Amino acid sequence: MATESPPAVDIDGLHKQFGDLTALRRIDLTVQRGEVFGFLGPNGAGKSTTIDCLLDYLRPTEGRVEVFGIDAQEESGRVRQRVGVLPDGYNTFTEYTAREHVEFAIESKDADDDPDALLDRVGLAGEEERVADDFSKGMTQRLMLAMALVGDPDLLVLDEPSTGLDPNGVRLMREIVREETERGATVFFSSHILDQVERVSDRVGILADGELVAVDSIEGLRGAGAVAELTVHCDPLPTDSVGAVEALPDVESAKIEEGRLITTCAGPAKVRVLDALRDAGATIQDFESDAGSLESVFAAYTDNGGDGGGTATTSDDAAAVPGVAE
Ligand SMILES: Nc1ncnc2c1ncn2[C@@H]1O[C@H](COP(=O)(O)OP(=O)(O)OP(=O)(O)O)[C@@H](O)[C@H]1O
Repeated sequence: MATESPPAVDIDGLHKQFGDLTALRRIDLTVQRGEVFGFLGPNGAGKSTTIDCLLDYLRPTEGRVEVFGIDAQEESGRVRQRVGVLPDGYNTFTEYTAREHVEFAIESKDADDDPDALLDRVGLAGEEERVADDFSKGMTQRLMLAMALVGDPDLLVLDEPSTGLDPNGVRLMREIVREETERGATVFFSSHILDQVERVSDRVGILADGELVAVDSIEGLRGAGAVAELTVHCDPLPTDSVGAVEALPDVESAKIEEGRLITTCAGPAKVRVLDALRDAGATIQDFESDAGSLESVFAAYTDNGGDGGGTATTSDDAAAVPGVAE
C-alpha cells in the first residue's frame, strides 16, 4: 500500500521569544514538495527567524518544524543533508578562493559536484581562483548560491536571495529556481521584493509582526485582499453618487472624472459599489476594474502591523481578511 510522502516543510505552532520580544507567534505552515513558496514580510517580520528554526540555527520557544518528515531540531544533521541554504548576510572565509568555498560545501555534503561547473552556472566562470573575500556583494551572493546548489538538494532555502544582485543576477536566480523545481526540488524563499515573489512563486505566505496573516496563490491573494480600482461609466451619474459610494464599507475613495466614477475598494466591495450607484439613480453603461497589485495586497496585510487576527487566510475564507469582511 502506498504511503503518503510527508510535505517538504511542516511548521506547527512555531513560537519564538527573544526575551520580551516575540519574533514568531505560533505559526502553522505547510509547504508541499515541488512548490516554490515565497515567504513575504516587511523588515523584522520574522522571516529569518523562521528559516533559522527550520535549519536549527535557532531553537523555537514552542512548536516544531519538520522537513520531509524529519524533525528539524532532533535530527538537524539529516535535514541539512537534504537542504541547500542561501543565508541572509553570509561571511566568506578569509583567504579562500571561490572554488575552495564550493569544494568546502561539496565535502560537507559528501557530494561529487564539479565546483567549476557550479561556479559557471551562477555566472562566476573565470573567477574560480579569486579570493572570495574580495568579491562584490552580488558576486558573493552568486557564490553562496553555488554552494547552496551542491548535492542537488531536495529543498532550497533562500533567505533574501536577490540581495546585492544586478538585474542579470536576479534573472539568473529566477532561472535557477525554475530549473531546480523542474528537477523536483522544493524552493522556500524569503523576500520583501514583491516583483520577484510574484514572478516565481506558486504560493505566498505573508508574515507581519511574527504572525502569518495570509497564505495563498498570488491570484488568490489578489482576489481576496487586494484593493483595486474600479471605474464605472454611468449615464446619468447623479452628483450624490460619490457620497453614496464613499459611505460603503471597504471603499477607500471615490471621485468623478470625465463623467466616470472612479473608486478604490477591496475586491468584494465592488458589487456593493455597483448596487449603491443604481440605488442613487445611476444607469451603469460599463465598468472596468484593474486587478489589485501584489503591492496593494502586501500593504493591506502589513500596514496595520499585521492586524489580521493571527489567522492565516486563503481565498476560500476571504471574509477573514482585514478590511474585506463581508
Ligand atoms: N538573536 C536575536 N535576538 C534578539 N532579537 C532578535 C534576534 N534575532 C531576531 N530578532 C528580532 O526578531 C524580529 C524578527 O527578526 P527577523 O530577522 O526574523 O526578521 P526578518 O523578517 O527576517 O527581517 P528582514 O527582512 O529585515 O531580514 C525582529 O524584531 C528582530 O529584531
